[in-house]
Parts: sequence; structure tokens; C-alpha cells
Amino acid sequence: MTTEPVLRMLADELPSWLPNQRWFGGKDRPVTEARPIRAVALLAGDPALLHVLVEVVQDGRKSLYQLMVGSRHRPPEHLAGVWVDDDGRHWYEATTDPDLMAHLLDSITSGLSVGPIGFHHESDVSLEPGLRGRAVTSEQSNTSLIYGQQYILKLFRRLSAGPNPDLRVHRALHAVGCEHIAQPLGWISDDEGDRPTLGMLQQYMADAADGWAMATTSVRDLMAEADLHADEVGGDFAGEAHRLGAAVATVHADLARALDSRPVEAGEIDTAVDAMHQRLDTVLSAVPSLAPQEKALRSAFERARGADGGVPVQHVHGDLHLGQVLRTVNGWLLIDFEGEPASPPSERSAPRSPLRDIAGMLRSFDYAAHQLLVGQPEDHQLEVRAKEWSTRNRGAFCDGYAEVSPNGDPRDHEVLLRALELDKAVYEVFYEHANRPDWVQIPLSSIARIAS
Ligand SMILES: Nc1ncnc2c1ncn2[C@@H]1O[C@H](COP(=O)(O)OP(=O)(O)O)[C@@H](O)[C@H]1O
Ligand SMILES: O=P(O)(O)O[C@H]1O[C@H](CO)[C@@H](O[C@H]2O[C@H](CO)[C@@H](O)[C@H](O)[C@H]2O)[C@H](O)[C@H]1O
Repeated sequence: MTTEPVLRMLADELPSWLPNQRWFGGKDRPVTEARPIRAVALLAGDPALLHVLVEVVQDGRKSLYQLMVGSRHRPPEHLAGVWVDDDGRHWYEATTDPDLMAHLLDSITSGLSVGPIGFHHESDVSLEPGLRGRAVTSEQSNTSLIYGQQYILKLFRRLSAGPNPDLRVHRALHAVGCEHIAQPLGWISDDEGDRPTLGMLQQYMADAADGWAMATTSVRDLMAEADLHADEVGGDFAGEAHRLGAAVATVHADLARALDSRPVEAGEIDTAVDAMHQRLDTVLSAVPSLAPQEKALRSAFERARGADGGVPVQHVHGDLHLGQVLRTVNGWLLIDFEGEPASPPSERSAPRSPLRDIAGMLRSFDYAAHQLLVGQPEDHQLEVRAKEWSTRNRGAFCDGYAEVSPNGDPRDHEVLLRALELDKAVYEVFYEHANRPDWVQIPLSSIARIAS
């Protein structure tokens, strides 16, 4: 199948289409160029499925994204008319086509290679073929497809060089028998260029609820009964927050065993503090409304320079929040070990303080407590309830962590933990500015509260 005409058509369409995709990570900067640089026909004919690499240029910097592009002469109505070529053939984002997505699972099941693209499954796993793949509709930086009740395939959108950390870490944790992850089952590789990982197949936890959904339901319950305290309403989350703390401590111990762990070295805290200042510089230039907090932030960072070094450094989750944990009937699982989507890969795989993950989860309790108030008229009573919910669940999480972790109670390292939490909130300001501008007020208000 000749792919040049499709690539030419996409070259015209993508600069305006890409910035409107939820998973597109560069919404803060104009797209100067979005050039499809390679197309591999995974299925030729009608229907067709193309794997397309797109080089995106923004502010002179290049990033690489992957697209699955489907094509049919007579598509069902919901897929029709996205891009129509000169021959009247319809082209569209193929993750919305469950029948075409079935082909990806079938290729993993049979261990196919198509040109540079390799489909692999773990050697001790045999997979059921022939399942259609439905795209997950939740807020995502990537795109995940669910196959029956069994499997979930994550297609990484912005590609980074070499093995994807999510796949690498899942496999390492599975090898040491970690009980708090979904089993890794297979992957899709690109054996050209920087050899990025394109996708990861895992066991799908059909009975699971994600932590963000559970926590925000609990907050909603509390807000609906604003005259009651957090421990008096039906949806109290503190027992779950406690169990979650214990699960995170167990995963930290497994990560230390599976990958790396060593004492903090001289100068390491200084380097971390320098990085906090640098991140703040970047975010301040993109989001001027953070400026009133600059002084307080910088002094909280500086206080960490003189504080105790915390606990041994090790491989950490890197972007832990309530949307990255699933409650199954057997307990909590952690997902998505890819780290912060915007950080360079070298930073994501470096040993870091596990207090970073604690800080991420503490931020998330604060987010869950305050997100219902976004865009609402000020209501003092609801503000008080939100704060109460956050304090109660943050405390329960730390209690659960301290009961299991060999490193003890994270709150013993208060100054460093606070600086890490503020650093995470600065990251969130940038993340929200680039991805969900309506939510930027959540981390901005938190910074004002924590730093004051
Ligand atoms: N193994 C799994 N079982 C059930 N649901 C999952 C599993 N892994 C991920 N999910 C769901 O898919 C969503 C996206 O997954 P995630 O790995 O966080 O993707 P992203 O990197 O795009 O943020 C999660 O919010 C979660 O609800
Ligand atoms: O899940 P991802 O790896 O894509 O992480 C990114 O997106 C997250 C949002 O989906 C973002 O998390 C922020 O919002 C959450 C609520 O939606 C909240 O629980 C987190 O505390 C908050 O940081 C995350 O920062 C970003 O990297």
C-alpha cells in the first residue's frame, strides 16, 4: 500500500488537529510543524491500519508522537468524515475503532513483526486472541485500550528514546513478586531510530475503582452534608487512605529490592534544591500568576538545603497521585510508573527520594478535596470541610505508610517533605496550564495556602 498521499494529507491536517487531543502534551505552545515522518501499514486493504510517527516542532524543539490511523471506504457513521482523501476514502484516529484495535492484540498474541515494529508477549504468558479493543475514556496522557475483561494495552503517545520506564519497572517489580501491580503481559517495540517502546499490555483489573474516583466521591458526600465532619459521613475515605499508605510503602520496598537503593550522597540535596529553583524559573516565565508566591516558594526550597537528607534514595514511582492507584477486591495497586510526562527520561530513572512519591500523594488528597470548589462562588463552610477532608486523609495515608516502611514516618522529614510538596505543586501549575487551564487555580491556591 502506498502511504505517501496519506502522509501528505495528514501533514496538512495535523497542526490544527493535534493540539485538540487530550493526550497532546504541548498545549501551552503553538505547533510550528507537525510532520508525519513514517507510516507502517499494519493492515493493508479495507479496512487499513497505519502506524504513523509524527515529528512535532514547538519553539524550535522537536518531539515524537505516535498515531494509529484507520481507514475504510465506507466507515460506520461515528468514524466518517474526519479526513477524506481525493479517492473518497475516510481516514480517522484508529483507537476509536475496536475492530482495528483487535489487530494489535492479535499481533501481540502471535508475536508478529511488521517492518520495524515488533509485537511481543512475556514467554510464560499465553493470550486470548480475537478480542475487540475499546478506548478508555478517562483523562489520559496516553491512550489505553481494554480487551474484554482481560487485558489493557497502553499506547504511549509522546515517545521517548529506549525502553519505556513504565514497562521496565513493571517487569522488574513482577520479577520480585510485587503484589501491588497489574501483571505485565507484553509490549510493542519500534526497532528503528531511538528504539522507543510503543505500547504495553497488562492484566486488566475489571473490578477496580480508581483512587481519584473513590476519593472525590467521598468529598462529594462530605460537601452534601456540609454540617457534618469528615469522620461522620458515610463515604469516609480514611480507612482506604491508611491501606493505600501501607501499599505504597510495600511498593517502595519492592522497588528498592528490584532496582536500586543507596544512602543520600553529599551534595545531593543541594542538587535537588537547585532543580526546584530551576523548575520554578521555567514555570514562572510560563505562568506569571505564580509570581506573588515566588518569595515564599524560594525560601521553603532553601530551608530544605539545610534539612536532614531524609531517607535512602531509590527508584520511585515519580508521578504518584490518586489517579495512579486502583482499588481491587484484594487491595490497592499502583499503575503508570512512567514518571512525570514532561521530565527528561534520564531524570525519571535516576534514584530519588521516596518522599517525592509521598509528596505527590499528599498533593493529590489536597486536589481531591478542592476540585469540586473550582469555578464555584466562595463558600467558607465548604472550604473548611475541604481542608478537614484533606488533613484527615493525608494523616491516615502517612500513618499507613509509617506502619510498613523501614524508613519510618515521612512526617519526620517535615522540611524536605514540604519543599517536595511545593515543588510538585509548581509542576502541577505548569501541567494544568498546558493541559487543563481551568484547573490551574487548584495548585495555585494550594501553594498560597502551604507557602504562607
Ligand atoms: N491494569 C489496569 N486495570 C484496570 N484499569 C486500568 C489498568 N491500568 C490503567 N487503568 C485505567 O486506565 C487509566 C489510564 O491509565 P494510566 O496508566 O494512568 O495512563 P496514562 O499514562 O495515560 O495516564 C487509569 O486511570 C485507570 O483507570
Ligand atoms: O496520570 P499522568 O501520568 O498522565 O499524570 C499527569 O496527569 C495528571 C492528571 O490526569 C496530573 O495529576 C494532577 O491531577 C490529578 C487529578 O486529575 C491529581 O490527583 C494530582 O494530584 C495532580 O498532580 C499529573 O500531575 C500529571 O503528571
